[in-house]
Amino acid sequence: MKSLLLIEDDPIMGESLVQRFELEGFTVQWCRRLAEAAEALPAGFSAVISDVRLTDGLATQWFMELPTAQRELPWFFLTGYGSVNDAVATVRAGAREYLTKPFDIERLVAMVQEASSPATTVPEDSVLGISPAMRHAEALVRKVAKQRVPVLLTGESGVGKEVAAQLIHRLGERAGQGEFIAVNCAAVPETMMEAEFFGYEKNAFTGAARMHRGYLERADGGTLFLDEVGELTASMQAKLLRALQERSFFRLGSEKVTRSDFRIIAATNRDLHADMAAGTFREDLFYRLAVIRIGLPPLRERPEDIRWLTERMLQQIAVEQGRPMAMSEAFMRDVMARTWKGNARELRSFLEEAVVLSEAGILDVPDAAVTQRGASPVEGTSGAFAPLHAMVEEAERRHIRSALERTGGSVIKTSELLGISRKTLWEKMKKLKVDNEVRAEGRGT
Ligand SMILES: Nc1ncnc2c1ncn2[C@@H]1O[C@H](COP(=O)(O)OP(=O)(O)OP(=O)(O)O)[C@@H](O)[C@H]1O
Repeated sequence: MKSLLLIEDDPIMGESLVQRFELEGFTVQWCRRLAEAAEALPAGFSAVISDVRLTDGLATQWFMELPTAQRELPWFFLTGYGSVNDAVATVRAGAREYLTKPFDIERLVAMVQEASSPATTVPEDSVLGISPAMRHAEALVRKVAKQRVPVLLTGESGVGKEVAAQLIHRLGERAGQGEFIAVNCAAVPETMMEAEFFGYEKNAFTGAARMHRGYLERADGGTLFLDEVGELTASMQAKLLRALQERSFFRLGSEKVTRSDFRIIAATNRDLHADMAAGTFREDLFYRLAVIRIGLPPLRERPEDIRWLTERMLQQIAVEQGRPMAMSEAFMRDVMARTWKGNARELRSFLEEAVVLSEAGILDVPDAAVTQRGASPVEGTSGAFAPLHAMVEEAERRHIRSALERTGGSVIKTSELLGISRKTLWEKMKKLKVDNEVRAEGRGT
């Protein structure tokens, strides 16, 4: 969704620009004063249109004092008092355009549209990626979603196989009926595989205190996603094959057959052909699972996806954390210059980390640099990770700050809220450089 920040104190001009840009598919936030705009800016916008003379100051002057990240957004200035000098200076400082009133609205719309759209025209509903390889994979996913055929997704760890499986589930006719049950076959202990897959009756074995429905049963009416399917034991492969053929199985300790009707999607980062040749993966199970095979290439083979994925993930992270986030073009350039050996997963955790460490709601290069502190020199710039202690300290700092806010700056109440002694709280505040701002205002105890 494209978003526009409009800074304009003239009600007629403001109203008409809001209406026009909403018609163009923008969500528009309209501020009448610079002070209001300063509060709104960190939320992140695709573009900014600003009048120059506002009741509380000159927008061009204010703009030049903004942090680089905020100046890197496409800014368009409108003024009735056009001065060439002003225009040149503002554009030099990073503004996109400077228009003198009366201006051609169609030209403004075209420029703002162009500036706030990604370089490539991306289908609005892309989920997996915009590179040719991912578009092809996504087209296939959308095609097979409507049919009940089993799908095998292949690709390196972290490329987005589970995201693709969820998309198939969502688009399939069964969506909304049954659940999406994801099983990481590598994470189920061998001794518990049967019990976890098929479920068990109370007292079926020592420790079976109550009846338990297994994965296959819980997927009834929905989708069973078997991740790392190559890690199933030989015995489990045989039992799963039977259950898939008969669409039924027995809970452990039961003689009553249980029926379950689910769609099966499997995923692997292994070469199952090699496993079959080595005799560790059953061919009959392979052909049952891999009626349709969809391969997802690693991120290094589709650099076109990095910008798109970064924007998408940042939006998702902002929603999850309830924190509006924006990023500067410099930050994006930094992200795009890295090689993501761990694929989309590594990119996602890098962004999560950068968001946690960012103070201002904007990811700028210094934030990224913080995350590089722990990077192993051997790893180079790829996949930089902050050391754990830095993350823990940051989390502690934030938590203490919010507890102080909640208690109005009372150290006693804050220490109680946090379940630590006053002394510990003081020591931590000192070490973590947490100022008791609320207390400093004289409200604390
Ligand atoms: N197209 C995408 N859009 C948004 N996030 C994505 C996308 N693809 C992958 N991710 C994110 O990257 C991470 C890894 O994705 P996913 O779990 O789907 O990978 P995978 O191939 O199943 O990995 P593994 O083989 O290790 O299980 C997840 O956090 C996921 O949300």
